[in-house]
Amino acid sequence: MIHRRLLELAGAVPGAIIALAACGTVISALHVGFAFTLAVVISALIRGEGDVVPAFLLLAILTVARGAAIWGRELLAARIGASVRIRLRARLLDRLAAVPAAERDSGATATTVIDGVEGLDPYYTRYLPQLLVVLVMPALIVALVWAQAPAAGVALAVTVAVAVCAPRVWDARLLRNGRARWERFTRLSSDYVEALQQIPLLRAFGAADRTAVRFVAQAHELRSSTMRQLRLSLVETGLSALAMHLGTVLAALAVLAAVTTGSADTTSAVVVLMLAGECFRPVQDLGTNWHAGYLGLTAVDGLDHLLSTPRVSAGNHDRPASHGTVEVTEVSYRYPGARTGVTDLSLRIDAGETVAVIGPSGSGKSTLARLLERDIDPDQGNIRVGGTDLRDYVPEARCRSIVVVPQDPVLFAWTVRDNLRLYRPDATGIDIERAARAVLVHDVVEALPDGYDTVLAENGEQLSGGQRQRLAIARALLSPAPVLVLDEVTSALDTDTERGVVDGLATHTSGRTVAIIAHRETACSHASRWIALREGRIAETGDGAPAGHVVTMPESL
Ligand SMILES: Nc1ncnc2c1ncn2[C@@H]1O[C@H](COP(=O)(O)OP(=O)(O)OP(=O)(O)O)[C@@H](O)[C@H]1O
Repeated sequence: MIHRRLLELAGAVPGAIIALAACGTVISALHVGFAFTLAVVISALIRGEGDVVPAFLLLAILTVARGAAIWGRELLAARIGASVRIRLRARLLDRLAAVPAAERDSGATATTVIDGVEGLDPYYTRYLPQLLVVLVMPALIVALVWAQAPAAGVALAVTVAVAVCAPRVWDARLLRNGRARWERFTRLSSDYVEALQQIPLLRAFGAADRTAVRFVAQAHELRSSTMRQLRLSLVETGLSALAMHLGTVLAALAVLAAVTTGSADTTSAVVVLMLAGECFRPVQDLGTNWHAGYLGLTAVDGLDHLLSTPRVSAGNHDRPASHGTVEVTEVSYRYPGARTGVTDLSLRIDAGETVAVIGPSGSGKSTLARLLERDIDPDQGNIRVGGTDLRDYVPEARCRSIVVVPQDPVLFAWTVRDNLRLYRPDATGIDIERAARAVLVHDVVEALPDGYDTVLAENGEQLSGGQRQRLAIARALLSPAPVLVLDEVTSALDTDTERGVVDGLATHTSGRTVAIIAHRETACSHASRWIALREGRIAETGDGAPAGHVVTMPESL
C-alpha cells in the first residue's frame, strides 16, 4: 500500500527507495540466475551429458555475488533508515517546541517520536523498495517461463496477480483497525508514564489498585485489537500463500503436460520448476516487509498531528532588549476549544518598576505570564519588551530579554551549579553563590552531599517544593535579562522564608523590571504598583504594594 502522506513525511527519499529497489532487483536476478543454472546442471546430470564443472563454478560465483549484494543492501537500508529517522525526528522535535507546555502529553509524544518513527523505517527501507521489485521481477520470470512452456507462464501470471492483489482487499480495513490500535497503544503509554510518575500519590490515596485494574482493562483491549489485526493479517497471508503454492503446482503440471505431448523437453521442465519458486519469492518478501512496515502506517495520525502544529515564527531581531520596558497592547487570547484566557489586556510597566499582578484563581495571571514567555502568542494585540515585539526576537535574544519563572519550575538532572548557570553559562562561582544567598538557598545547597556539584534527581525530586522554587529564582537572578516575571514563585514557602526571599529579590533586582504574580501580601511587599485581574481583564490598579485584603480577597473588587 502506498500512503501519500507517509511519502511526504519522509521528505527526499525517492532516490534512496529506488536505490534499494535496484539492490533488491539485482538480488532477485541473482536468485533467478542461480535457479536457471541449477536447472541446467540438474538436467545435464539427468541426461548424463556435458561438463558440469563450469556450471558449478558459475553457481559458486552467483552465491558469492548474491551474498555481497544482500550485504550491500542491508548496509544501504541501515544508512537510509537512520537518515529518515533522524530527519523526521528533527522535524518532530522542532514542532514539539511549538506545542504549548500545558498541551504536551509526554507519554503520547514519546510513543510517537520513538515507536512511531521507528516503525516507519521498515516501511521506507523494506516495503516500498520491495514493491518496486515486485513490479519488475515476477513479470520477467513469467516471460522466461513462457518461453519454455506458455501454459506454465499463464498459470504463473494469473497466480502471481492473485497473490499480489488479493491481500489489497483487506488493506483499508487493516489500516483502519491499525489506527485504532495505535490510539489505544498511545493512550496506554501516556497513562502509564503519568501513573509511574505519581506512584507515591496513588499509593497514598489507595488508588494504586484501581489504577492497576484500569491498566489491565486497557492492556486487554490492546491485546484484543492486536489479535484482531493478527487474525486479519493471517487470512491475508494465508490467501497469498495459497495462490503461490497453487501457482507452483499449476506451472509444474502445465510443463509436465508439455513434456508429455513433446512440446517441451526435460531441461525446460526443470527450468520451469526452478523458476516457479523464484517467481513468488519477491511476492513472499513483500508480504513479510508489509508486516514489518505496517506499524509505520498506523502511526501516521500521531506523526501528522505533531507535524501539523504551526511552527513558532521567529523574527530576526538578534539583540536582547537594552531596557526593561514592557508594553502589553490590547492583547486577547483564548485557549483552543475554550472560552477562557485573557481579553483586551493593555498595560505598561516602565523599566526598573516592580509591579504586582494579583487576582482570583482563574483570572488570567498565568496566561499573562505564558504570553510574556511566548509559550503562547496573542490572538490579537502585541507585547513589546524593550521596545521590540516579542515575535520579532530570535529565541536566544528573547530569552536574554525576559525570563519567566513559572509556578512549577523545571530543574534538570544536572549539577546544581549547571542548573543555576542555565541562562548565564559564564556565571562564576561567586555570582552563583551570591544569587543563591539572595534567595536563602545557599545553605540548602551546601547541605547537599556535593554542594553545588551535587547532581540533582529528575526535576530536583530530592528537594522540597520551596527549595526548588528558590533555586529557580536564583537561576533567574543570574540571567542577564532586564525583565523578570515571577509567577507565584514563593507559594511553597512559609511566611518568614517568603519575606526573606522577597527582600533578597528586591535588593538583587534593583534596576530591573519585575512582575510578581502572587496570591499573598508578603510576596508583593516591594511592589510600586499593582494590577488586579478578573475574568481575564484588568479589574483595578493601584499604587504601592496591594493591601492584604485586596490580594487575598480580590473577588470583592
Ligand atoms: N491549557 C488550558 N486550556 C484551556 N483553558 C485553560 C488552560 N489554562 C488555563 N485555562 C483557563 O484560562 C483561565 C485563566 O487561567 P490562568 O491559569 O491564567 O489563571 P490564574 O489567574 O493564573 O489562576 P491561578 O491563580 O489559579 O494560577 C482559567 O479559566 C483557566 O481555566
